[in-house]
Amino acid sequence: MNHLIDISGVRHAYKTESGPLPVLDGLDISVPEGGFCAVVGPSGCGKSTLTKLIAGLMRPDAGSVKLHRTEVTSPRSTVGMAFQNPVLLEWRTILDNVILPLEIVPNKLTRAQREERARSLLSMVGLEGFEEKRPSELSGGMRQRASLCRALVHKPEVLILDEPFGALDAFTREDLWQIMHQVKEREPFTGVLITHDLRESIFLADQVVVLSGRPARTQYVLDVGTSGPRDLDHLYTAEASEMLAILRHQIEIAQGRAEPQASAPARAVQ
Ligand SMILES: Nc1ncnc2c1ncn2[C@@H]1O[C@H](COP(=O)(O)OP(=O)(O)OP(=O)(O)O)[C@@H](O)[C@H]1O
Repeated sequence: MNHLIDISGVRHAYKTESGPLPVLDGLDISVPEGGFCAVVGPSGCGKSTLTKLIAGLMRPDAGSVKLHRTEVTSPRSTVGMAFQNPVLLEWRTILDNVILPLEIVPNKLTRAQREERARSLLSMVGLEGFEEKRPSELSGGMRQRASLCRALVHKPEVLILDEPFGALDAFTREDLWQIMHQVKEREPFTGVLITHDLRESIFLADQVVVLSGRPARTQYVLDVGTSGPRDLDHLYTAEASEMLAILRHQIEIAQGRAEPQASAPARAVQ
């Protein structure tokens, strides 16, 4: 299969005062074009490090990170990122915050075209009428929606979401999960979602990669078996319960709290 993101045999250690800190040790992840991959694993295992490698903000000590079969050696404008903390600039309106990447990434759009693009994204996520507000005038969920628009405004091929819904209440989070599906339908991208929420991983992604404890390797890959929008009721099916049980068990293994053998590998894709 033609994979847009291809991570193979990646190893990485941070240099620290007390010596090298191995963080990644044998990471293999492949995401086809248009795919949505969720990455879960124990706290501190190296998930954010992985996002920096895909975005080209860092290079691995060994192995390769490729987008469209080309090694990532520097930051790419074809990658958009959204984080748990939206970091919107208070001195700019919501509209101007969303436009910001278009002022940085080279493009031929006029100011009017940039505004039009930002307004259409804001309307897609239900923020029509809030364009002239400042970030502090919006709720956490609204700020996160604006941050999503900012990550998408320059039409990146790859969207990296590093725990974007982690700080939100359960209802707002579920709301955003559904918005996420709608956005992906209208603004196709290849997604990588870092999350601690297993329900979120199977609701949004079509594959879930479980990382082992640090130094992380690819421990397990779950094929969710569905791609594209799905109903929240999907989370309450027997199939979803089975997937969540498998993932929970894999996380326990990664944390060293369970033995590997008891897992039902029926859904594993590798
Ligand atoms: N620049 C750095 N220099 C040294 N150590 C670092 C650096 N960045 C991260 N680390 C360490 O590397 C490990 C992995 O960090 P990373 O943020 O990738 O993990 P994570 O899985 O995203 O964590 P969490 O689940 O808590 O968000 C942690 O122990 C962290 O303290």
